[in-house]
Amino acid sequence: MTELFEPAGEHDARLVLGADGLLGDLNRGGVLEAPDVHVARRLGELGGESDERVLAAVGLAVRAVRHGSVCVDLATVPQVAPALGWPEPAAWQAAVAGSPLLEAGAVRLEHGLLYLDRYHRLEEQVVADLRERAAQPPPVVDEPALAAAVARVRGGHLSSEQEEAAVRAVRRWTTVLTGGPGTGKTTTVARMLALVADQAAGAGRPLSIALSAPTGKAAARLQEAVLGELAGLPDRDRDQVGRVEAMTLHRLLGWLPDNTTRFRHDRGNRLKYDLVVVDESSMVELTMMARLLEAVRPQARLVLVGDPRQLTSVGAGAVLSDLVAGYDGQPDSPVVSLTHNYRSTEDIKALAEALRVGDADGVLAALRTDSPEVEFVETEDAAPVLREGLVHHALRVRQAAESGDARAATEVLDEHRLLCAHREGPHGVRHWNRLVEQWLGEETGVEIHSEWYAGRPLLVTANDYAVNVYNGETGVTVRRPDGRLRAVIAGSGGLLDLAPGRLDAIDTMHAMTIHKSQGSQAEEVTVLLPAADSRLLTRELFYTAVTRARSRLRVVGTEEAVRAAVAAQAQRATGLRQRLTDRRA
Ligand SMILES: Nc1ncnc2c1ncn2[C@@H]1O[C@H](COP(=O)(O)OP(=O)(O)OP(=O)(O)O)[C@@H](O)[C@H]1O
Repeated sequence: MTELFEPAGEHDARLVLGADGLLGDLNRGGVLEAPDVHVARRLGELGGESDERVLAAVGLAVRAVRHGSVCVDLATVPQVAPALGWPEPAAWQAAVAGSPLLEAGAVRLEHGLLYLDRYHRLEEQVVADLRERAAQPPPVVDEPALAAAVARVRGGHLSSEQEEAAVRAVRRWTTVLTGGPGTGKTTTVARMLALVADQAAGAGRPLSIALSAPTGKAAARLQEAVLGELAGLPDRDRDQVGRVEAMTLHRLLGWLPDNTTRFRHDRGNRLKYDLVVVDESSMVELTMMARLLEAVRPQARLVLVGDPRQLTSVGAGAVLSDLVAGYDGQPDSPVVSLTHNYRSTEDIKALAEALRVGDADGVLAALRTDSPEVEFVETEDAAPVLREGLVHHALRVRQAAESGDARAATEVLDEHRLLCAHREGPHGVRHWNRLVEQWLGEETGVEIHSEWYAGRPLLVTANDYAVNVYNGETGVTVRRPDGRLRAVIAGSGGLLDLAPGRLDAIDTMHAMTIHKSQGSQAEEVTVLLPAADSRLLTRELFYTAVTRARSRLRVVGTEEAVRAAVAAQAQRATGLRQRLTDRRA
């Protein structure tokens, strides 16, 4: 797996003219890009540092953030390009440790990890805020009332681990609720709300609740799922919970114009809510988690929900998995885990479990079991194998769309998803979208020339508050009886019927990336594995793809690619886990 770039000639924009010394070598060697070099040079000038080894280390810290890490581990970073001439490790560490840049506070060195100051401060703040929340006296609990409320909301439908998790949120200011798809996280969150609301009602205080998630689609889905669960609870509990508002984290914290890292709500202007639930927390990057933690009132409950084994945030940090690992074994850990999957079939569960523990032979065995649920198509040439199934599905969507039946079209669309790791290349979404459209043309005798056609599956790629559609939502282009085409998006409030021209950020979705599929499931999923040397291919990516399937999963690729995926864990350098573990000492 490589994270290097191959300079495309001497005018490649990633190359810096005149970059010399180690910075220049790492730049030409495809490790450091132009912005990394520029920031390192600039900091060097400002801080009076000219040692090329230190400047290279700073450049690597900038690069680390671009790659999702919070800091750079100087001991292991030479592994990205072992052939280049790296400084001798001990002397390198010493040069960095003695740099005036450390004294000036521009960078920080801790446990051999070099940070840009901003990221060091964010990590420290996250731990300090979590610690402060935990150090307060716990919430006052009316035990008899709690026992009575648990009995009411259990409703024959709450396992003991779910019950324990729900009760934990009553007793603590902070709860981290983890579990894979279908483990009952929503079921549990709804009961948490009811139990906390009951305590508040007993004390004569109404409870204000915010449901939130990193994306609009995830927030809307959370609200819908929680309201669905609440509807099954006794009237009293449902009424006590009252109104719940769902919104993106950005909206919760309050956008500020022209500022992407600061929000209206912060330590000096806390959120009004008594209970804040954040779903899909694995997608929350370090900066956002820091802003959230400072904005939630110390005496408001915070519940972070997510699956730490899924893909991490696009931005730097791996906060949820760091919290789970860092608190592991600590007596006051806020982490509660749900382990039983109520939704997937046994064979998909077995595969997900083998992936979780990193057992490549087990993963291959699970893929090759004779099962109606899991199929492994071992080939490098997927097109001939997949053509029939993909065309059949696309034709069924098209048929419903041509007949104007929007509901049927969106339902048929959700029966199957083709997931790719990449956007570009022969295993990428763009290629497969084109391929399916070409096959459709051949099959129907009507070539697809225009962007909009009946049966075109749609993926919304950005939030659009004006028309109420959100990043990640899906839909179908449908023909109305008068012949006009309409874009029908399956939003949280039902189907939205829009003129195609009103949608700016929209993609065709005969195939979608695994990244975009996070937080959604389909009955049947086909995962197209990339080549074994793909730098995107990691265990987390494969796990995320596999767990999107409710009842049937087909994996297309080679044994080599499967083994490469299991072996490659998306390692992000962060110090958060260590910081949390250090507390134990
Ligand atoms: N204790 C239980 N007994 C039986 N069925 C359950 C139990 N808990 C949850 N379920 C069912 O399992 C399914 C998944 O539950 P839920 O939606 O709460 O899980 P989740 O973890 O939020 O899933 P996801 O995040 O994948 O949507 C639902 O159909 C739910 O009714």
